[in-house]
Amino acid sequence: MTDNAIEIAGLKKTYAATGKSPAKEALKGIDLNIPRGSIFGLLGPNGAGKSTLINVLAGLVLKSAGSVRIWGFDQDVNPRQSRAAIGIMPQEPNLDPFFTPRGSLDVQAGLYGVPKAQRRTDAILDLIGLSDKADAYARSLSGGMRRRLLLGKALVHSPQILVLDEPTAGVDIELRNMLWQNVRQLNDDGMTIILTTHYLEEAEAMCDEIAIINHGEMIVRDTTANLLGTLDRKTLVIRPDAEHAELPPLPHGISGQRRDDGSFALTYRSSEIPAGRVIDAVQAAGITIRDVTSEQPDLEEVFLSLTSGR
Ligand SMILES: Nc1ncnc2c1ncn2[C@@H]1O[C@H](COP(=O)(O)OP(=O)(O)OP(=O)(O)O)[C@@H](O)[C@H]1O
Repeated sequence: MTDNAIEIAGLKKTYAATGKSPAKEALKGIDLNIPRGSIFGLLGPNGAGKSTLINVLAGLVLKSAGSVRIWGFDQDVNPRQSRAAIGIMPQEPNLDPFFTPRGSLDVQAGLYGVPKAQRRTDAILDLIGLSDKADAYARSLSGGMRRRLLLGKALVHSPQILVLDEPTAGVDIELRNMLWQNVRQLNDDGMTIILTTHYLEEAEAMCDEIAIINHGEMIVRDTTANLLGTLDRKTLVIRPDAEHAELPPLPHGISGQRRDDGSFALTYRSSEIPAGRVIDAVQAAGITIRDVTSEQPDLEEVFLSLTSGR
């Protein structure tokens, strides 16, 4: 018995050429094991291949090469068992407007062959906070409620693995917090969670381990703690009181740039230099500080730092 929820080896996907668009190699040989019980983040920019990978796991896209085992079941040998082990919350709310949340969950449970006596419809409605909307038409649900219903649909067959594809893209803070609460609770109850996101902050807060893919290749896979350790470059943006103040001399380890708006962007490694020393360096030059903001490295910078020097 393996300790991995997912085992992917040599996975390739090439979309066939159509009309004017040439063939597209979306996955170029991915090897990836995802441990059972983890919250695993799959990161990458638009077009990196994340959705393709998830759709292969879901059995919605046919792989071109490689092998995929889900909860120990080879997708090609035991397609039914491997499909039953995974639930997917897709990016887009593709809900039938004439179904109620209860109806949608029932239809989905039927599709997965869950016997009526084993259905957990009320518990799921409760988890996703839609008990009071159980019998309202989907078209009358808010965007946030539809997203929650998608999560509920992914859970009807009690999968061991839950995949969330960009669950918080474009959602408000309240819904995001609720989704994260749900995810943590499911994980505490033993479910393996895989999520894709553009947001490094989100991955940092939620995930035990992270894989970053770009152009169909895996650039890095590590624990979140290790990965962030390599990304400790921070920038403080300091606005001096005097409009035309010049950038002061800076101690070793802090590099600075005067921006067009007169502010100083000061970059340093936060593991080596405390923010206070950066501020002190400016004040020591006799400059009065009006305002300070900090900028975290974004995913693009993460890619740059990971790919340069490789
Ligand atoms: N059905 C398809 N036919 C042809 N090419 C496709 C198809 N689906 C995706 N692609 C291409 O494959 C590449 C990977 O796309 P994919 O949707 O997997 O990326 P992604 O990382 O999920 O991006 P996003 O975050 O925008 O969803 C892209 O270049 C995309 O244009």
